Amino acid sequence: MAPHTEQLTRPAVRLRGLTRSFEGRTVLDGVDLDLPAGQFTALLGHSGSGKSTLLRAIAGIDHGVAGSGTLTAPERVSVVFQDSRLLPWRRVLPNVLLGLDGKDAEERGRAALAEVGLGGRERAWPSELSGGEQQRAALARSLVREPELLLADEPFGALDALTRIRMHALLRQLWERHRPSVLLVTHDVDEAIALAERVLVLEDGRIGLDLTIDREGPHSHGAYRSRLLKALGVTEDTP
Ligand SMILES: Nc1ncnc2c1ncn2[C@@H]1O[C@H](COP(=O)(O)OP(=O)(O)OP(=O)(O)O)[C@@H](O)[C@H]1O
Repeated sequence: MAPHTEQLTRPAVRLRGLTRSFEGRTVLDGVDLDLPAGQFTALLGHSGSGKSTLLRAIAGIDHGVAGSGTLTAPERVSVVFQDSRLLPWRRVLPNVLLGLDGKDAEERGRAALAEVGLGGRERAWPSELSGGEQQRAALARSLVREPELLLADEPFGALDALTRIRMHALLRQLWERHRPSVLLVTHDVDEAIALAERVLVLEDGRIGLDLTIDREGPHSHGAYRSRLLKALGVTEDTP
C-alpha cells in the first residue's frame, strides 16, 4: 500500500482487548474498536454500561487500564464533559487559552470563540454565561487545540431541549469544518442518529451493535431508532 493511502486509511483510534474492572467487577471486557480518522461516532449504552470508562481510557486519563490491552490514539485529543469545567476565577478567553502559549494563541482563542458564537464575550466571567454558552466556551477551548480526536461525554446532557438542538447544529458544523474524529457518549438515541455517521452500543462490556447511519440511504430516522432501541432492550410501549 502506498504510504499516503496507508495514512488515509489508518484508524485514529485502535483498541484491542481493552479490559477494565472495578473492585472485581468487569466493566469493559476485552473491547476491540477502530475509529477511522475524521469519523463521527456516537456511543450508546445503558447507565453503568461503561461508556465513560471507555472514553476515559481512550483519553488516556484512566491509568487503571494500563497493560490490559493495546490502545493507539492520536497525540492531540480534547475532551468535553457534561459540565463545562471552566475555571470560575478566569474570564472566558483565558479559560479557552489555558495552558496554551505562543504569540498567535490569543488570536486563535478569539477566532474559536467567534466560531462557537461567543465573539464579544471574551472578558465575561463563566458565571455570566448561560449553560449553553458555557458549553460553547468548552467547545472553543477544545477547538483551539486543533484536536485530531474530540471525545465528548454527554456534553449536552444538562441543557434544555431547545438549547440542545442548537448545540447539535453547532457541533455538526464544527465537525464538518475541522473534521476531527469524534466520539460522542450519549444516552439520547435521537441525538446519536442525528449527529453521527456510526452508532455503537456498549453492552456486557463490549461493542454489541455497530450501526452505520447513512443519511442518503433508504432507512429513515425511525428505522434506525427502532434498531437501536431493540439492541438496548427498550420497548416504547412498555412502562
Ligand atoms: N472510579 C471508579 N471506581 C469504582 N467504580 C467505578 C469507577 N468508575 C466507574 N465505575 C463503575 O463502572 C461502571 C461503569 O461506569 P461508567 O461511568 O463508565 O458508566 P456509563 O455507561 O458512562 O454510565 P452513565 O451513562 O450513567 O454515565 C459503573 O458501575 C460504575 O459504578
